[in-house]
Amino acid sequence: MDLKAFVEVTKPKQTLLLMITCIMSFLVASGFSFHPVELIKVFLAVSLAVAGTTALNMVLDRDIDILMPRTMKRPVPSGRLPETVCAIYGTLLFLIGIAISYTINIYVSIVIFLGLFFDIVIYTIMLKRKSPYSIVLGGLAGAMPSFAGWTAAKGYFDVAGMLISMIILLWIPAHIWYLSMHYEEDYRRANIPMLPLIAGMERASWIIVFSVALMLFMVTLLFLVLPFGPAYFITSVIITTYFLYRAIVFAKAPSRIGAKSMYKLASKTLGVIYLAMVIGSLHSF
Ligand code: HEM
Ligand SMILES: CC(C)=CCC/C(C)=C/CC/C(C)=C/COP(=O)(O)OP(=O)(O)O
Repeated sequence: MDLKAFVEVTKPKQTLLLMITCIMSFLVASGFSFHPVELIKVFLAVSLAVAGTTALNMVLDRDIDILMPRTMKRPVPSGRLPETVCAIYGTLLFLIGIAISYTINIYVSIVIFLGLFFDIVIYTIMLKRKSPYSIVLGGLAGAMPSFAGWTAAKGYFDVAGMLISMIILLWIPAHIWYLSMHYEEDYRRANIPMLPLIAGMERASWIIVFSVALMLFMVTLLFLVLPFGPAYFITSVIITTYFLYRAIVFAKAPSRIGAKSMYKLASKTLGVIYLAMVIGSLHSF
């Protein structure tokens, strides 16, 4: 068993961007006045829970991951990490994360538990292998780290935190459906009915355009609802409008090759929006 496998099953790049949304939300919600220990507790609670959830997803998906060239070399399908070890590892990480969240406030624990529920029960077990719209509900899992960061700072649930997390929900169709266009053969071989495989690339691309247009609306609404400075508004509107423009150009002539760069652009777009939130909440901007 190589120790690298224990890192790989936590999908470091995905967990990193999820944690960027979490910490940025915490910073904005706290108005940058927080005790460093609080920030460390939020980071540990959410990152351990996300890593544990992802490891559990890897165990449950081992039978389909072994069928896809994109995922067959992963630790569990390739046998580098026994599934029981990965299951115990994932459960332990999640339980430590939840325990730490309990020292922050109960609302954070609820949000983290919802993350596990939407990822493992709703998405991985119930929908991923059956519904072309699996990521719409499953996407709620992806919005939970951001909502957890916000709730940790606020100490209660509020609409602003939900609006910020909504941006991620509207971003997920671009994140996954462009990827599934690029890896269409993989998903067909594993019999995973992602929307582009069922409705075709063109129709799925226009649905993504619609979700990115809603994202642009949400980014603007946040400017009206939250005390963000003009730096947030200008940066986030420019990057989201550019992404919308690229999504429209792609939808007019979708291609598997082009889908990969759209997938990569999606991650960059979300990262910049969250960065804009932090800059925009520094009162001097
Ligand atoms: C239902 C929700 C989600 C699903 C089904 C999903 C699925 C995926 C898949 C299939 C990959 C490719 C992994 C690989 O090929 O190894 C991926 C990578 C990634 N995901 Fe997600 N994801 C979801 C939510 C999110 C969210 C909410 C974020 C961040 C806020 C995120 C960030 C990333 C990043 C940064 C990568 C790596 C991108 C790269 O390789 O450049 N994902 N995700
Ligand atoms: C607070 C908390 C615990 C939140 C959970 C956040 C989280 C792990 C979100 C990711 C969502 C997800 C379903 C990814 C797996 O996709 P996939 O199985 O389709 O990806 P793959 O094909 O690459 O395995």
